[in-house]
Amino acid sequence: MFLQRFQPQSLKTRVTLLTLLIVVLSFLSLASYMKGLLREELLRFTGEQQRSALNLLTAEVNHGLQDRLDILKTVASRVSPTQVDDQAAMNAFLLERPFLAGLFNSGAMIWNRQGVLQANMQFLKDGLVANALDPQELATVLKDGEAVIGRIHFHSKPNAPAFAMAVPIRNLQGEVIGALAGVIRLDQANFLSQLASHRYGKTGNFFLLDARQRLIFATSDTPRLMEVLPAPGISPWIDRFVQGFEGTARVVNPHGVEVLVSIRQIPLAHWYASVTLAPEETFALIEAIQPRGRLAALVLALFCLTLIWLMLRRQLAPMTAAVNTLDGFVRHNQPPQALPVVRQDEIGQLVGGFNRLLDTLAQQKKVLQDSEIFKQAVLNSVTAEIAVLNRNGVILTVNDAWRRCSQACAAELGQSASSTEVGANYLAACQSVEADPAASGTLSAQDGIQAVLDGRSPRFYLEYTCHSSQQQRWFSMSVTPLQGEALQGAVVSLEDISERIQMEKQVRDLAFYDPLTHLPNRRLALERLTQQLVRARRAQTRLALLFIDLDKFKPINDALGHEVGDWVLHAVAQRIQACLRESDTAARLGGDEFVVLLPDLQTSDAALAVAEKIRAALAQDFVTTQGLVLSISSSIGVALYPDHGETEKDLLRLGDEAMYRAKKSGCNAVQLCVKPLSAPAPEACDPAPKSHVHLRWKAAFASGNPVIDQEHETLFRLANTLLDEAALRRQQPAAFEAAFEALLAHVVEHFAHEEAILLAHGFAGMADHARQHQVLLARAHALHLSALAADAGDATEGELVKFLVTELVAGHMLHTDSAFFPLFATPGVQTLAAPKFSGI
Ligand SMILES: Nc1nc2c(ncn2[C@@H]2O[C@H](COP(=O)(O)OP(=O)(O)OP(=O)(O)O)[C@@H](O)[C@H]2O)c(=O)[nH]1
Repeated sequence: MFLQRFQPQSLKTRVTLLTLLIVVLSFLSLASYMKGLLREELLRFTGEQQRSALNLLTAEVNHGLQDRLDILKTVASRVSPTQVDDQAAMNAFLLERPFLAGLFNSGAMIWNRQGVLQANMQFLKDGLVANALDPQELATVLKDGEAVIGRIHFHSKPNAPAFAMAVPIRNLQGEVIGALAGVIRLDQANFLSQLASHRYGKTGNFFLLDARQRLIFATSDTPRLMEVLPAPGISPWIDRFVQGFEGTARVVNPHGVEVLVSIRQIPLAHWYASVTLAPEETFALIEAIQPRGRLAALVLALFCLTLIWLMLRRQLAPMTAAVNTLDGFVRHNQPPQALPVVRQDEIGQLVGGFNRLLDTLAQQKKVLQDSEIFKQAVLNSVTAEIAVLNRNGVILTVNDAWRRCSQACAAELGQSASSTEVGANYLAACQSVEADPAASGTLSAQDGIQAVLDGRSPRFYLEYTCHSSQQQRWFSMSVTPLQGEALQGAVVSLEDISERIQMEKQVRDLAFYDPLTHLPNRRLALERLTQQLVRARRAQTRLALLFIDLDKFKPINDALGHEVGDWVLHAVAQRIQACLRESDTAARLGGDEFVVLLPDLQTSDAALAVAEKIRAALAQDFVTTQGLVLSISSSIGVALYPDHGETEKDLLRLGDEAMYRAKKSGCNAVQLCVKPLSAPAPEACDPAPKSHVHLRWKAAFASGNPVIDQEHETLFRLANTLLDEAALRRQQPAAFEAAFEALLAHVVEHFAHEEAILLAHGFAGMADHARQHQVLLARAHALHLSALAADAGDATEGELVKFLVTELVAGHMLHTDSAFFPLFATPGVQTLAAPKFSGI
């Protein structure tokens, strides 16, 4: 249970263990310090005890020696000076004093003044007494009159140590006349035996040593009796003892055992006494209390541990409660609330700080929610459908327009809306997006979005179709990068541009198609003629122009009304188209005039065959729904490039002439152009341009928008026509006026188209651009009015032409218009950076 609740990372556990460690370390340090202190004190105390015991010992030995010397002196004073040389008297003298045997266990002796032994009383009968005193020691007694305690002798017979004590015998004048000595055998009971029979403590011993011989002659450590200590110079401390040191020291004895030794000198006999004790015995007290001390420390540590644990648990209880409360919020998915502050301590401050943090977070969340509401309101306020993608293309958020549109589109196409909902990957959904064929060359939706997400493209724009069985729809897709710190991705904006596309289509139809027959009108016919001529020149192929005029159409109109006339014109157009290939062009020039262009022809006969086919088709009766049978026919003139003419104008003129001849021949006929035998008249056949200044179109002038570029090319062509007509304006003022009108009309129309396209693409400089259009047009009108004035001369007309060609067309188109070229630039295709008007 405890182990289960034991958490090593818990603050309580760590503080408890740390405190326990500190306590244990403190105990160990204190124990170590106290142990050292105790050891020192015990050594000092034991030393003092040793010295006290030693004092008693030395006092006792001294007393024993002094007593014996005093008794010897008393006995010596009783010796009659006259009898010293009398051996019998001296032996009797000693026999009369048996008490000496109690003091000197071996025997007693008397020498005369000459050192001759006079009496020798042996108490042990061992024959040792006579040799107990050295001659030098005897001489010292006899010559110096001093009492002597002799050296310890180790006798071989008997095998026993012994020493003698001698005092001088004096006469009445105080002169030394002999010596009296007593001998003590140490192996027999004597006054020192008592000493050797006692030990000091359990391991301690008493020692008596002869300093002169370094000999232990009495000790309780029996094995060391008669041991000779090492010679001088081997053991410094023994040398110090021998030299008279008194006190206590901790030393290692000659047997390598550490002992605590106390020394005291016995000067009377050149002896010293010592008491030794093993330090272990001194420290036995410490060793004895150590286990109990350890146990007490352990109990104390456990007690501390428990107390600290309980104290921490109590102190940290508010924090644990706060953590559990927070945990509860998380587990039950509740918003965190302010926690109660129980105490004003550090934990209270921590909880207070946390509560303040919660307040700040709540405020930030509110701001974030407001910001989210604001963002969503902004997103929902726009009509475009907007989605925000993350860097993987997953939809993060969408506006209402997106939601509505994706549901409507899905319902219309019978698909699931989930592929464009939040959480879906939009890149996958884009697989089915079909780019508008008119915008060929752009990236696919998937690749374009991926390029923006990868940072390879700063923007992506695409127009695509979303046609269903009910309706045809076009959308624009604009993708811009989103480069926030936390969020990286892209914003996709979809717009329904069906209205614009259809309007553009209508404008294009109105500009280029005949509303009655739905055939290309004169303008488009002339453009196609120009294009096909260019192609025919490049490919060196033939191009045929069929100029068709209906015969006897006016009477139908007059008799049956314009409605029937219109129906006939429409039916004629269908019959002409039915006779043509897909690559051929049929156009209505106006009224009952049609033109057909037949490219890639091998021979003129092929053109005549098609013309004949058309003629035959139109010669068939037309039956209206009311049952009226209408009979018309057609006159067809055929002109060929390069056989008959090389320019549009020549071919049209020659076709018209051939058609005229067909009419002249009786109508319902086909006439091939007849090439004049003589050199052609300059106005009819000269293909060379009338002006020496012309504009030349280059591919690099293209903006990338097909409508704008097509209209720009037309502007170039019309400007060239104006230049040609300007050169002949004196001879043909009406033609010049027509060329001016045609150019200005196209400019007005083109400006309107261009502005509509730029507006749809969100061109930033739109307002300025439109203003420049207005300024140019106003200037053109002003110059034209000046040129029309009766007194205006060539100079004004020249200025008008120059303005129209160089400023209105070339200048504006190649310089001002280049500002919007990047809008239509496709990746990999370089836009016109600095167009050069090199063609003029
Ligand atoms: N219904 C109708 N009539 C038109 C239209 N445009 C021109 N017309 C008429 O077409 C007729 C063309 O005149 P013409 O070319 O002289 O008629 P035509 O009878 O065919 O004479 P030829 O060409 O000499 O045979 C005129 O009466 C115009 O009013 C149109 O859009 N609808």
